[in-house]
Amino acid sequence: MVVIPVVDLAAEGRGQLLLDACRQPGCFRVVNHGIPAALQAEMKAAVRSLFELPDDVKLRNDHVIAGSGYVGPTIVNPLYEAFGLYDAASPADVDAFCSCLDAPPHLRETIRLYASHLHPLVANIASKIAESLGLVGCSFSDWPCQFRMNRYNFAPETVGSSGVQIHTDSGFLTVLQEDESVGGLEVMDANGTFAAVDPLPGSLLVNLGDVAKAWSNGMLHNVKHRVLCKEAATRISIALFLLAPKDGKVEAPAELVGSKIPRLYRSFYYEDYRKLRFSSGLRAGEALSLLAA
Ligand SMILES: O=C(O)CCC(=O)C(=O)O
Ligand SMILES: [Fe+2]
Repeated sequence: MVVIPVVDLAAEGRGQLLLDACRQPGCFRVVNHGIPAALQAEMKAAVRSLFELPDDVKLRNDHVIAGSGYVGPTIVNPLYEAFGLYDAASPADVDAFCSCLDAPPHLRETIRLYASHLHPLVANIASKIAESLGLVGCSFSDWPCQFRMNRYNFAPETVGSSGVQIHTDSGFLTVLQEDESVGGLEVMDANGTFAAVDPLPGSLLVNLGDVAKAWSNGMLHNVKHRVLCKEAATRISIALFLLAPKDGKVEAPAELVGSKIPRLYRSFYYEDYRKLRFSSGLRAGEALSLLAA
């Protein structure tokens, strides 16, 4: 069984708890995160209504970087579809996303407000992680972010089948607003066993991704996860991915590299890594080994 640690963002001195969680299982919950429950509910309703749009409109949500736009059901993930917004840290990009879908003003305002709350939160969590590694003064606020709004079209005949394939997230970290009533997310523990992650009201789930592993020189764990169809109900989740440095390469800071822990990975541009994951089909962190130093 995986115990998902809970980190209180309003409490001081949680560095060790945070670091332990980032090492294993590579995910944790945050409470006192400052995102109003009402805004989360409004955002969920907004996402639900975007998914009611006709397919030709959904497809206007184009890819800015590989796979960052609308993804419809595929052979591998037939029950899954997602909107994507790159870069969620840019108000102009948030507006462009809303405009391409002709989102009415109230939806536009909700998405804007949600992005403006979530972006500082992901950057703040990343800074706390850096501090827990002994790095002071790291700022993540100019790192690009991607929204992904997921809908799982679960039906009675799909119970027991896959909602989304086993994967790691490719970026540094992900803050996930789970569906508060429809479960299905599972994370892999240190023994390679999947365990169900049930939503905890008032909390958000944070997953570490491949960039966190590379950037920390292997100290942080990129958690493998998947979604299963557990019940015949539409499931909505909203992820905000903090990806990687804006212009520079992903590279472990000198403080995390030493004679005892040699550099594990060559430095790389995140977008190249993202393309490598797509072209190799290695979606569960294995593509990092192609960048071994
Ligand atoms: O829907 C979920 O609970 C997980 C979504 C996810 O893993 C993702 O968007 O990368
Ligand atoms: Fe994921």
